[in-house]
Amino acid sequence: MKILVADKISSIGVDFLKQQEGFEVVEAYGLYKEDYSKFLELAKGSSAIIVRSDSKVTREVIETAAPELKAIGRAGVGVDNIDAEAATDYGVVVMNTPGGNTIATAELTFTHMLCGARPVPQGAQSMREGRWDRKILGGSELFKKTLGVCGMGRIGAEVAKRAKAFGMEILAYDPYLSANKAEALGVEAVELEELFANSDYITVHMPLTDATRGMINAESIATMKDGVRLFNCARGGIINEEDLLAALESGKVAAAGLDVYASEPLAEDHPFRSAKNLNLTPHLGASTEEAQESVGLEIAESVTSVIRGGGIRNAINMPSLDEQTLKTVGPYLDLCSALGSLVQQLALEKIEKLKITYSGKIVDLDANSLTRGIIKGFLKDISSNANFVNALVIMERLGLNVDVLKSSEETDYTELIKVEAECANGENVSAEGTLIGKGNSPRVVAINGREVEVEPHGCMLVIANSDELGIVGKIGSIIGKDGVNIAAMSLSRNEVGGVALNIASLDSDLSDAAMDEIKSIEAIKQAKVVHL
Ligand SMILES: NC(=O)C1=CN([C@@H]2O[C@H](COP(=O)(O)OP(=O)(O)OC[C@H]3O[C@@H](n4cnc5c(N)ncnc54)[C@H](O)[C@@H]3O)[C@@H](O)[C@H]2O)C=CC1
Ligand SMILES: O=C(O)C(=O)COP(=O)(O)O
Repeated sequence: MKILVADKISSIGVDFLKQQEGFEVVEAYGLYKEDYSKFLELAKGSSAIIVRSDSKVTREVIETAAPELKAIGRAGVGVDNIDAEAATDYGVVVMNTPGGNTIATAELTFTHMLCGARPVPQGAQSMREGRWDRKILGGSELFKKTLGVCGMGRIGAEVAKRAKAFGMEILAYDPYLSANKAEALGVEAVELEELFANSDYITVHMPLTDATRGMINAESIATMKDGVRLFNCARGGIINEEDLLAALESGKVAAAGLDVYASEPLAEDHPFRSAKNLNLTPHLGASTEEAQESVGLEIAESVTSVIRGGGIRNAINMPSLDEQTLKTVGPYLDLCSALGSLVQQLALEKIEKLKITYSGKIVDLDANSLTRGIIKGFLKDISSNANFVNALVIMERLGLNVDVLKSSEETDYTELIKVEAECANGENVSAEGTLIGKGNSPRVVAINGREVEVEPHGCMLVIANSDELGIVGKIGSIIGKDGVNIAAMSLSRNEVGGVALNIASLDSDLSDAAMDEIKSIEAIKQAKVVHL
């Protein structure tokens, strides 16, 4: 299996990959930018692609690597260089390593803040140039100043902690910041306008989204204090670059520090390079030994696990199935897939909607993973590449709604999953299942509301017939004549002489002739072989 490492990650991560049996590790640092067609050639047939922020994993790259591509690993946080939508379409898991570079980036942000307060880079430069500029290189203190933090996530919180130690007051703007977390961090949660109006220093720690792009621009800068200092170690584009240049020029912004840019690498002749009171670093936030070792090894482990069919950590396009979740949810996944497939195969009419009901102790589990398992089974015979990652997207594309319900109603089982398909003709098809015994063995316990007990695997003949004498015998002899062994049979009926449901688990498939013969029996209302 080919693992394409497109950007330089720590050797610890690369060595981990190289030690894996069956892995062919291809290191192609810088190739994306240097020779794109050669990069595409290498991407072909890769099981995984690992990047930092330099290479882009576009739809074209994903299409080229598909169908072998299983995972895209980002050794870092920001995934804006990865087309996650395309990855989802192709059923490819996208994972990152949140946390591993938090401290490194918080420390770099703080370095920028300190350099925005005291002109250390300018002092160092003047010393190199043989000058002694102590009269023109004065600064100010962080102590007792107000710091506005936009985006109080991992990095924002670490910056805030450090700022408190420097005696700063902290205002935080983050629509997802809970009052509890704000209190625990000792910060005051405010609206953006308030943060802009009252901060001496403003630092941004958010992803670049439609909401954050250009959040700091000429208009918002005008509402800030004169002499405000601005910092961006998150993503280029959150601060409008032209507007920042103008505000530095006018002195409205006293100093600024940037690690990231709207377009990277920053053009050689970019006006930022000669702007006054502006400190620039070339996207170094995560570039510490510690951070790189941490994210490099973590992504190598995560990618390996996905390729080997193990736990899925920090996936951004599906719920993560870490080892612990996999352990609890895992036993249900086969059952879920079987129930989904069963209703799809039993429905004679076009299905318009799926309704999934979880009852009993299963309601405490991660329903999203179970639902994906059901849909994956449902799509088995509809879409050849359906998997956990793209199951929901495919349903949406097919225009099929999925309703998920967690029910507190008591059932005969400690846990029960019911999958119901609503068909165009108004008829519903349903299958219910549970796990039984110490081995957590999956069982289908009802079909169309009729009690059965069937192990859901292999070939199953499902027959609905009017409850008459000798039908089972007739069916049995046709199956026997066809040379097929019946492994188990489950019989049920709603009332004597009513409608009976017979399910025969078969060791192999029935011939068309045998099926025709079974269907020709007068009492048979419906007969279908399903494959699970
Ligand atoms: N310069 C560098 O080398 C590095 C840059 N980064 C970047 O730093 C940023 C933050 O990273 P983390 O703290 O790890 O991420 P995080 O996900 O922990 O934090 C992001 C925070 O932004 C908040 N947020 C989202 N939309 C917002 C909006 N419209 N307004 C205000 N807040 C909003 C979220 O609620 C969240 O709390 C990311 O963009 C990441 O890519 C991360 C590591 C290294
Ligand atoms: O993790 C992030 O979001 C970063 O921006 C770090 O980027 P890098 O891995 O240093 O190219």
